[in-house]
Amino acid sequence: MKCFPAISKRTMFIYFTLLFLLYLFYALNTCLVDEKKLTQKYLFIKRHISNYKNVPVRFASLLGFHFGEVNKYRISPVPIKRLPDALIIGVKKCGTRALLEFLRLHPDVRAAGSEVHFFDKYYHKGFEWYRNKMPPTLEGQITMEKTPSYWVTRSAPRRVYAMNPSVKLLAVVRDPVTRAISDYTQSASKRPTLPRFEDLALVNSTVGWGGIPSVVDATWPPVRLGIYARPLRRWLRRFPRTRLLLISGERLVADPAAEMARVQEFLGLKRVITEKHFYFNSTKGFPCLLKSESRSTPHCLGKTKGRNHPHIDPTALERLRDFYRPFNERFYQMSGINFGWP
Ligand SMILES: Nc1ncnc2c1ncn2[C@@H]1O[C@H](COP(=O)(O)OS(=O)(=O)O)[C@@H](OP(=O)(O)O)[C@H]1O
Repeated sequence: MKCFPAISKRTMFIYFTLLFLLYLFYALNTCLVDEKKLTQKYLFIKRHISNYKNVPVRFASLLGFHFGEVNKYRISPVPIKRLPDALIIGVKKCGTRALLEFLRLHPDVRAAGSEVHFFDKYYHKGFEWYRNKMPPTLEGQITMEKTPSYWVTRSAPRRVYAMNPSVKLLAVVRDPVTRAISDYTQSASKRPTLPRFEDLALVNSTVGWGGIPSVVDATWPPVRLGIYARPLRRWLRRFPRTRLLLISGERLVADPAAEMARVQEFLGLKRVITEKHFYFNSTKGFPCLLKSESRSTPHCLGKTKGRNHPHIDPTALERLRDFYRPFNERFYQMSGINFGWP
């Protein structure tokens, strides 16, 4: 006597195989979405297979199956906090805030508002702490943060790699002489008694032409930070060149839409940020935003961005340019980009 006269043995076999496969994917998914099991290794595996593991679950949900907890994280449009997919790692005073604020115009980018300083100051707090600092994102959105000091933190490349070797890195660079003046201007705004820039950037040993010392103090942090080749070498020891996008700080001011097109392409984003988002504010002397996520009226970055720089003696500027020239050349060679700094 036949128990299931309408179903052939072959169909039964297919049904059982499908059910078994479904069970297998469900078990895998349940295990992978347990956010409490957050370890470095776990995160690494999760990130690599997350693109594929949802396929059967999505397919099953289309057929009317529901997976409770699994759906909570992966299928329902509930945003969750994730570790960053991309980082703005530097360079201090090169336009990192402008880059982040411009990127925020993109609906597929969510970024931590303030600098998190995880890979330099708070690494001991662990990845769970770091993840909690991130804004919630939907699947497919990019989580970001910017902390310019990562660029020069020796342990940062190793630590970032441990979080995610596929992370995308962005660094804004700018003429190191202007960068040094910008750095000094920031310090002087907090300490009005600070000596003149020329007196700090140049060592008083040999007085050269025009009464200006001829030796640049390469140990003074505002000068030292402009030697971009050294940190770049450290980052490239861990990450392939294709994972690091170098952005010109000058072009970010002169043509923000063009530079943002490069950034969006690098991050695999649709080109949403265009000329339409910017206008040039001649009072400020910088590009500003017509509207943003938080404000619907035209606005510029805050008062601490785009400060007036003090007048610097032209001879001192010439000394600094001579000092940086070989380092810049080295940086152009290593990066494969000629930034054209004077
Ligand atoms: N759109 C726009 N508006 C204002 N400022 C702009 C912009 N684009 C680039 N910049 C330049 O960014 C410089 C500050 O760099 P950072 O944001 O990297 O500074 S920080 O390291 O986060 O303190 C800042 O330096 P200063 O001019 O010395 O203030 C600017 O030159």
